[in-house]
Amino acid sequence: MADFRKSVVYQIYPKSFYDTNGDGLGDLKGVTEKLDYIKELGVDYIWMTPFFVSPQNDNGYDVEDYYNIDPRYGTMEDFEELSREADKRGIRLMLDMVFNHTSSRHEWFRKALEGDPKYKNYYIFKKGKENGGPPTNWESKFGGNAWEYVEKFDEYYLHLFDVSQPDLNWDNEEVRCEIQKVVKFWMAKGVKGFRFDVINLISKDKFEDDYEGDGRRFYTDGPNIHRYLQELNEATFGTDAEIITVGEMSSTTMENCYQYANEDGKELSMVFSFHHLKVDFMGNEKWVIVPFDFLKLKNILFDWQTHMAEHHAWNAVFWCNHDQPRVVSRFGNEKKYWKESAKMLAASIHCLRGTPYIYQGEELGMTNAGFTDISQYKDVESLNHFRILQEKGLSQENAYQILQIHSRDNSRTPMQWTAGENGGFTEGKPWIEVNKNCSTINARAELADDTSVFAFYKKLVQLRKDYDIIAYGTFEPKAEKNLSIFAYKRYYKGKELLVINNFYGIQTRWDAGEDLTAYECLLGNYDQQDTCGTEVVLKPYETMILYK
Ligand SMILES: O=P(O)(O)OC[C@H]1O[C@H](O[C@H]2O[C@H](CO)[C@@H](O)[C@H](O)[C@H]2O)[C@H](O)[C@@H](O)[C@@H]1O
Repeated sequence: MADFRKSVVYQIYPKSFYDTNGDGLGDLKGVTEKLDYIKELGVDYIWMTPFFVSPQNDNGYDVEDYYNIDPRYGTMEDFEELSREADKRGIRLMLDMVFNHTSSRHEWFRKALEGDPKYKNYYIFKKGKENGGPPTNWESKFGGNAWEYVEKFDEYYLHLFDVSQPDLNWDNEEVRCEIQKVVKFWMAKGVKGFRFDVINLISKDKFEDDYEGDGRRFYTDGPNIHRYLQELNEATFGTDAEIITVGEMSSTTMENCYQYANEDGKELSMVFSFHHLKVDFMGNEKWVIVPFDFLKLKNILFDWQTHMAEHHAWNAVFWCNHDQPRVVSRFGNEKKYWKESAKMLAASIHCLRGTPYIYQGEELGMTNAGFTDISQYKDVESLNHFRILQEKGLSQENAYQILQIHSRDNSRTPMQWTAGENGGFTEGKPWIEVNKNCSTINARAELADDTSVFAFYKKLVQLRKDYDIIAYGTFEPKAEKNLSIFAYKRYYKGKELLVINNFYGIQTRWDAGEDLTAYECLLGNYDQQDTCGTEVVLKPYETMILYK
């Protein structure tokens, strides 16, 4: 049986990973070519973001055909080769399944628009209000109202994301059967992992105006969500103990996650929750500039660690993905303490209780894009909000400042393989610009340097294999009120792990309240640790993993 607690997952955004045919887009062959690099890091699974046929309005999260590979990424043979080659290296593939919505170009939606009642019932069509306005005031996650009018029917369809991503009607049993067919198809191809996109949004029943928020409280963790997940589990992946699953839980509650990711195995292996990544938002409002709230970040992570464990549920632990800014730019220091802070952030998350996810380039300490012109941005969400912010009265300069911090394109710039042209990503024109700092931050340089960020990630991945306490230990928060230290302990079979991190560029002192000389340091980001009795002096962005 796959032990996901001992595993580390590496996320690949194929479009930005490695291009083998010079068209400026990464492809499946590119992933195959770079498998040895991934193997070198030591990870167990590769999560591939969607590469199915898609118009790419949302970079593949708008699926037109769940059974075929988008020709831009390659062919089914390329996928099979990737699968074989990964298998030879002991790496398993996790596919990204987008089932809350399809593309508007999906055959089902085309038929729905033609008026076929069977397929209309695959989606959520509703009459407008008496005044002709949309059925509810819900906002799309990408900006604007979440309903699109179809004149022919004098009805609206729901799209929680882009207008080209109509929401599926999971209350229709036929839809649920179609979804099961898709999962079984990829299981038959030997896929051993699934990530389910915004899966907690699939059960909607109350279509009411929201006067307190953007509507999410009416469609998040809906009334039938657990039933639908259990049904999917029983009919598909639950029949294969080798398969691991992770649900992306948008704006979820911890109480629901106890059930989604319970060790009873009835639903999913683990969940992504995002509350710790909203500590630089204002409430739910992302498109603002506020410094990140360290105490809030710590409290949220500690809360999830403690309560998920109490309820026998499992977390996915992560800082980065294709929707998030680069963590070293966000919670670290991308200039003076770039290397120290990248390593500190890595250690602080990898030793928590949960399965760690590394997003491509994170292991190199890649930074935010640094774009200064709207023509450099590609993401539908960024482009929409750049317009909306200015419509709200913000200056163009302010709108740029916000995008530079929050745009999803920050994480989508191509992998930096070398210091050469286009960072070695493509011989053509990259679909999105390569970060200029590829001259210094790149895989070739880091592989040759045993003090690199890459070398540090590799050691962290190995530590999980060598020390069961990291995978199985219980969790205890430390220094909860301290304004710069993020520390915690883990316990397992008489052993103890103490992880101490300084989240700031200023030296700080901490009394651990126990004798630190009894510990050995398994890993740190400075040559020497300054401990004396119960006290430790932490250098800027210092991390240390202590064990006894
Ligand atoms: O911010 P939350 O409400 O907690 O939601 C979490 C993320 O949800 C969305 O991401 C995923 O779905 C999108 C539509 O398929 C897709 O564009 C994205 O790439 C997926 O990961 C949302 O777009 C993210 O910004 C949220 O972080």
